[in-house]
Amino acid sequence: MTHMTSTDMLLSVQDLKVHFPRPRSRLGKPPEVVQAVDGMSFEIRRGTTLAVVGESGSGKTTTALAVMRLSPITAGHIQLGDMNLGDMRGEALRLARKRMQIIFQDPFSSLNPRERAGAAVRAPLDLMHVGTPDERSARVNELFEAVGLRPEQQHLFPHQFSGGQRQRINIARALATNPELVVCDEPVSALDVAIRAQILNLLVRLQRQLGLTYLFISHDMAVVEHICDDVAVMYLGQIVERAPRRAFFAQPLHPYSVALMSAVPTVGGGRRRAAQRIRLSGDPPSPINPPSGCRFAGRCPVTEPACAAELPPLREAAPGHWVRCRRVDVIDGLPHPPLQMPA
Ligand SMILES: Nc1ncnc2c1ncn2[C@@H]1O[C@H](COP(=O)(O)OP(=O)(O)OP(=O)(O)O)[C@@H](O)[C@H]1O
Repeated sequence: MTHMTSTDMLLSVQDLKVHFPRPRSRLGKPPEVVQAVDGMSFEIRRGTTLAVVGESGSGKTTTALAVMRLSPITAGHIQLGDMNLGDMRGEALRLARKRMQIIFQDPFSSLNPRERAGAAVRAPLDLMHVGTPDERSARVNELFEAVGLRPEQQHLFPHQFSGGQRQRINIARALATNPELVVCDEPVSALDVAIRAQILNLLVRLQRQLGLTYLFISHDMAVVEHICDDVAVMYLGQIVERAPRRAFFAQPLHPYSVALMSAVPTVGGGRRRAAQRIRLSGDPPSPINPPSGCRFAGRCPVTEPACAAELPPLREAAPGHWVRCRRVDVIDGLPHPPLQMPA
């Protein structure tokens, strides 16, 4: 979608589909398929963060798992640097996993309660046979310090840490094999609000120090604005808008993005960039055999009959700013959202 040289780009995902066939369909009905992800394409430059945002059920986690090759892929191409991840199997995939790691939302359930913190961080090093045993021990010490824990805390069990500290252990474990790509699936949503900023700042610092590339999954626009370079908004398995952070937050174009943004409160208690909150009617339609036209048409405040008839393509409304909405106009080279937002 954007013009990048091959050395700039670390991850390229093209037309990714993850469909889950339902075990049993009703007699005489066509087979039911959950189209969790349906034609996602995006790229992430080295050392940058792409945030994928959207409501619950839009397909964010399925995208993250597919990129990590932890979920089956129905179609599409996933390229990490020089490796075609989509085609990898067995030992090749195991080795490729050194280069990509995932941090999950829940720091409590992602650690084994009976495993000491140091052993949890060391596990990927043992699994990948990285260095000698002494080098692995030294690396664990280094990782504890890098995430703001004391090396002597490695002997403690998960229940002896706070939620924020447990997420630090998860981050240390994710970094153990020196990955290039870290997929962060809602890494702060389960934490107390007071702790969230600390963990986000840690992720930002580690990115700068280590040149990490993040695919950052979130439903929280305030978190996304803090952390990302680029934003992709998902709705029902598809990207409806993709833009550099500044362009997106200055002027979201898709009516769904505008509604998401209008729900973000400001410090003073008002709404972010809309005079009033735009409340969407109804729930997202089911990802089982979803509508063939624009998937947002049924809830869109500015829909017109043609929207439901045909799925609009993702088109570039301004340099690097892509939107899947036929109602967005481009006038004199400037994109105009169908919903006008006061500055
Ligand atoms: N293994 C599976 N089998 C069948 N359906 C699935 C499977 N995994 C996910 N889904 C469905 O795919 C859709 C997308 O789910 P996904 O978890 O990716 O969304 P999400 O945006 O990450 O939501 P949340 O923020 O709640 O985690 C949902 O309708 C979900 O029920």
